[in-house]
Amino acid sequence: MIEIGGLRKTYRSRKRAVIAVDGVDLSVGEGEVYGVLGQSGAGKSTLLRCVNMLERPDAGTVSVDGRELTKLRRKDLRIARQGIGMIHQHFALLSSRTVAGNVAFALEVTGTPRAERKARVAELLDLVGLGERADAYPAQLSGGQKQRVGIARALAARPKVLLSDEATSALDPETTESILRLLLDLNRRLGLTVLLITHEMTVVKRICTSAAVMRDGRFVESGTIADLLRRPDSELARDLFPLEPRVPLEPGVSPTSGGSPTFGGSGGTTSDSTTSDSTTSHGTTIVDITVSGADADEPIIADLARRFEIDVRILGGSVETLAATRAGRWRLALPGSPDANRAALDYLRKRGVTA
Ligand SMILES: Nc1ncnc2c1ncn2[C@@H]1O[C@H](COP(=O)(O)OP(=O)(O)OP(=O)(O)O)[C@@H](O)[C@H]1O
Repeated sequence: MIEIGGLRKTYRSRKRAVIAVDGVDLSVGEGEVYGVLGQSGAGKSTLLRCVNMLERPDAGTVSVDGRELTKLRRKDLRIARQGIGMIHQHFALLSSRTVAGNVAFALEVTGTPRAERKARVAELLDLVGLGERADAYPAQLSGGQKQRVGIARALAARPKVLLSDEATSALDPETTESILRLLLDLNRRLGLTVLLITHEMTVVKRICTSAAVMRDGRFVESGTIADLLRRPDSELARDLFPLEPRVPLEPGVSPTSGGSPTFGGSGGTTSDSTTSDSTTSHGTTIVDITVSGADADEPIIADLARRFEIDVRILGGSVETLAATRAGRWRLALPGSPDANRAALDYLRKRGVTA
């Protein structure tokens, strides 16, 4: 639904040039909720604004719903933009218009006849749960209600794509949750494709099926949440499921490290030979396992303990419900060296808890 290739955008002033987006490739499938996560200044807003051409990229291509926007003339671009809704951190509502008037504005712009406008506004306000507040002014609304108006307005022209620019950043956690639930609901009911930018991990956790981490204008990692959870070096997986940094458990026992994300210890088969080598034959093998989907609710650890008759200790971890999947991540301690645990480690790998 959204295809971006080699996107670059540099802001130039007389004194200096800032490369805001530095060669981004991105593919968002129909019906996906894709989150771009990054700190302030990473280039997220610029990227998002290039998707609907509010910002003209210097290089690269942007296609939405099969149309290459980068090639369109102004008039065609205006029409193509109607297929792309956008919501904003500070809502961007017209203070002099009522809730209904704000939503109607989007329909006036597209030339929708008055009678049709009225019916559509009512339908949209019902959709976002604001049917009762049609005559209120933005100043009389809570932040969450304002964002609902923003969402209704963004959906007025029945877009297939919704761009969300930090839509929950100005909201408290409870309101954030209700807006995220609404977005997920709209995504499922309308088949809406959502591309959002955020600096909040909660947003990714709650509603994204795929995500990218952006830094200094580039994507440093990207993929489906399920794939990212399986990658050894995924920052996102680490942040979604924080596990304490590894420390030796007891004198003379060093945990193994490195390997795959789902299998941090990976039983001495890791590239981190220093720590692997230092695991004594009487030591302990530390493994991080990550499971997603139906496996997250399977008694994998109990099964491991029974099957190999080992006293598995759980050093940390959790199970979480993410938007697209259930996922669990645990750090386990198995008595004995990685070599002594080879069969158990192979078993875990075969069960797909490793990449
Ligand atoms: N109109 C502009 N003119 C000049 N520089 C800009 C402009 N807009 C953004 N930048 C610069 O481009 C870089 C990326 O900014 P951008 O707003 O895209 O990042 P961001 O990740 O969205 O950050 P934030 O969350 O703070 O908005 C920053 O260094 C910023 O200062």
